[in-house]
Amino acid sequence: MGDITYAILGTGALGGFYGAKLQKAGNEVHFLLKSDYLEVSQNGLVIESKDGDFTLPQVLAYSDVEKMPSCDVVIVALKTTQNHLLPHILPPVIKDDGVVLVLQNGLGIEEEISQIVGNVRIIGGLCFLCSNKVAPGHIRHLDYGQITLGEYKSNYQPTGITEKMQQIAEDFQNAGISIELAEDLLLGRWKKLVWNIPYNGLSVILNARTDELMADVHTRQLVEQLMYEVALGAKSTGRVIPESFIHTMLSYTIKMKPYRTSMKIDFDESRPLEVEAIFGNSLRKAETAGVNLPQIRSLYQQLKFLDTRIIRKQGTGNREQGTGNR
Ligand SMILES: NC(=O)C1=CN([C@@H]2O[C@H](COP(=O)(O)OP(=O)(O)OC[C@H]3O[C@@H](n4cnc5c(N)ncnc54)[C@H](OP(=O)(O)O)[C@@H]3O)[C@@H](O)[C@H]2O)C=CC1
Ligand SMILES: CC(C)(CO)C(=O)C(=O)O
Repeated sequence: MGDITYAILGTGALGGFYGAKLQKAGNEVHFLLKSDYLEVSQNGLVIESKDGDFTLPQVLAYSDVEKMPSCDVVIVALKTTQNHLLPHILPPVIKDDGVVLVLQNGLGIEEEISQIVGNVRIIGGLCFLCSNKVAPGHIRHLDYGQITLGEYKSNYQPTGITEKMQQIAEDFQNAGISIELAEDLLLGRWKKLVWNIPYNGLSVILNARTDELMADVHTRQLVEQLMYEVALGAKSTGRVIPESFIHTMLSYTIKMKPYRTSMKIDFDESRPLEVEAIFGNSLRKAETAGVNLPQIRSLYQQLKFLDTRIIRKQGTGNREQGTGNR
């Protein structure tokens, strides 16, 4: 059994998948759940994966962080729309010398987390994963799975490859999860947004899968324009995304199985959208540097309209951070 203990905050499509792989490889993993708590505490987790199905009949399941032990690595795998819960649920589960590993999509989340637990190390992970939760405690892993890890330092100064990143990478690799180490977390986050901003946004607004967006000449052009605008955003924070990376993302998506993005799945299920973490924070970072990103802003405005409608229907609040009135 590995020496590092893990807590998973949010045992859904992503947290359930990676957490189960870590446990299967012999690591001690503690899973925080909400609506699936009873099912998972009684019957464990079922993972259907293109790399091989498996079940974990018994897992350490919790519905309350106060009952969890403090762990060496706390994996944040909630939707960012739930991040307002972090000041309450993060401090009880993290050891003083622990690491918070943020596996969510978006920008600036590590900065927000450093305001909550400023004394511990924070590592960000960019997950190239296609996974869905299909029933309580039942995860379907469709494709990919690689994580790019980068450590956070205040103002996103590059940290290089740290020993902590290497230790965590070793556990993940032993669990069959492919890991890449990044010297500069902020660059890694912008690169992930090159994909998420066009595809997540347009899939919702145009009601389309990735293959449909790539098959039409007009939307393909729009995707590409948005990718270049993300690169402008990155440049405004001193990070250079080479043109070749944009071409790689375009051809990667053409080869990808027809895919409904995670934001489209949330929209179809009438769940709040991760608009602020992905779009709002990117706009704000660029704006702080005096750079306007008009096409991304237009997506943001349309998504806010749709998100507000969902929230009104549900009568719940999307408490994602951000001013919400860009
Ligand atoms: N799925 C994927 O393939 C990928 C996801 N990501 C990112 O990963 C993050 C997580 O996404 P994903 O796993 O898909 O989302 P899911 O909705 O599948 O998982 C989030 C989980 O958090 C749980 N949760 C919510 N509130 C609480 C709470 N108060 N206490 C305990 N658990 C709670 C939810 O439980 P309940 O269902 O009961 O509300 C849910 O199971 C997002 O930022 C997403 O963008 C990034 C790349 C790929
Ligand atoms: C890039 C992709 C498809 C998988 O990592 C994703 O992040 C998403 O659907 O939100």
